Amino acid sequence: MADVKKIAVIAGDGIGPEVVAEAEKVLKKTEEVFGYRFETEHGLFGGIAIDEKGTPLPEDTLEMCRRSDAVLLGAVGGPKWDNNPKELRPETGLLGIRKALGLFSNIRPAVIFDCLKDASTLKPEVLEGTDLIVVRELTGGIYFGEKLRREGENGEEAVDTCVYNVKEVERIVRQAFEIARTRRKKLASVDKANVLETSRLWRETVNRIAPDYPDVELEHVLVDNCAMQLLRRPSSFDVIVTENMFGDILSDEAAMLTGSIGMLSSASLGEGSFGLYEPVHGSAPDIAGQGIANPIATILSVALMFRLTFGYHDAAAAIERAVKEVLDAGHRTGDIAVDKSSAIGTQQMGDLIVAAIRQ
Ligand SMILES: NC(=O)C1=CN([C@@H]2O[C@H](COP(=O)(O)OP(=O)(O)OC[C@H]3O[C@@H](n4cnc5c(N)ncnc54)[C@H](O)[C@@H]3O)[C@@H](O)[C@H]2O)C=CC1
Ligand SMILES: CC(C)CC(=O)C(=O)O
Ligand SMILES: [Mg+2]
Repeated sequence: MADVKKIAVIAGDGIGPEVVAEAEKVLKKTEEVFGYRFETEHGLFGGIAIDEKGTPLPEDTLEMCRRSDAVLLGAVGGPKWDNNPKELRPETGLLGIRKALGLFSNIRPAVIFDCLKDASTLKPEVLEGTDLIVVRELTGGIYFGEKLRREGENGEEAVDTCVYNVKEVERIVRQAFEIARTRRKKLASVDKANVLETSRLWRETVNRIAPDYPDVELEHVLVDNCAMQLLRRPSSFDVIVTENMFGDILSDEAAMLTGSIGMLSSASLGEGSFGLYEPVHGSAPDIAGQGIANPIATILSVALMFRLTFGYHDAAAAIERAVKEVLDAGHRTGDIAVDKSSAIGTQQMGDLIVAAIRQ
């Protein structure tokens, strides 16, 4: 009998609980089909935790994550908390959990399902063959540097500080080289070395490490050019490695290559096998509560969990195959439907995928 794997579930706000509910159905189905065993525990996180416990990341939620093998996260945030002070913002909880669990590496694959080429705003011939991974540094940079407000010569000023040390750059870049080695052996390191000192340190570090990976073809791309090349020649990218904020922005852009941000899964990893798995999208307050969000990003995040944390490659492949089968059969949520009148809801999409999971 398989070990029981502990999964901490923190659904969060907005569409978070809606898409996580579908991912939990997928967990249950893979238990039935493959005999794997999961024990899930639920915790408050984000805006809902602020409302109920006065903090976005309650200590018991963090403890629950620490005693688990993996975390499944929905999304946090919403207009209700947008004007709160920093400590009482859902997003502060998100940054906090990543830091507290040492999850420095965020892996965001953007793979195009052939049948969804019409759903993208780009021409199908531009998208042909696109299969890339954004490897985003997740616990450093400007999101974590010192922030302050002060009185300047011209009135109130705000300061955000971007700091990276060599160790932080080295560990993420090595991981990206290793990932590239298992794929098409191409790595694009994205920075703004023509302007930023942190980017110059980033580039020097990449160049120092590169000789250890002679089999991987390395290119340095400035972030503004990368944003443009992602739309011009997306299929030429294999692995993109970049710092926290650039990775946040470029991965939302990469999402649109796949048709919708509702399709993009992610894994946040540290040194060991423990990982936090979440869709790339946010809490989508504009569609929350309507039952129309696309659950595929969260469901594909479960497949990533199976592959990267548990080594359940058979179940991961079964989930990915089920998603493809359902899409190939023409089922679409509103975000990926060309004909919006035929769109199905979150639960219907989840049920179809669950029904298609088999050995
Ligand atoms: N990891 C997280 O928890 C993240 C949280 N956020 C937070 O989420 C809130 C909303 O942020 P936005 O900038 O609007 O980004 P968002 O990703 O929530 O939404 C952007 C657009 O994409 C659509 N969308 C997102 N996910 C979808 C899905 N699964 N199916 C169909 N459509 C989907 C939304 O309806 C919206 O029009 C903010 O409070 C933000 O701070 C944003 C990004 C990540
Ligand atoms: C909400 C932010 C803190 C993070 C974000 O946008 C992301 O991780 O994609
Ligand atoms: Mg983002």
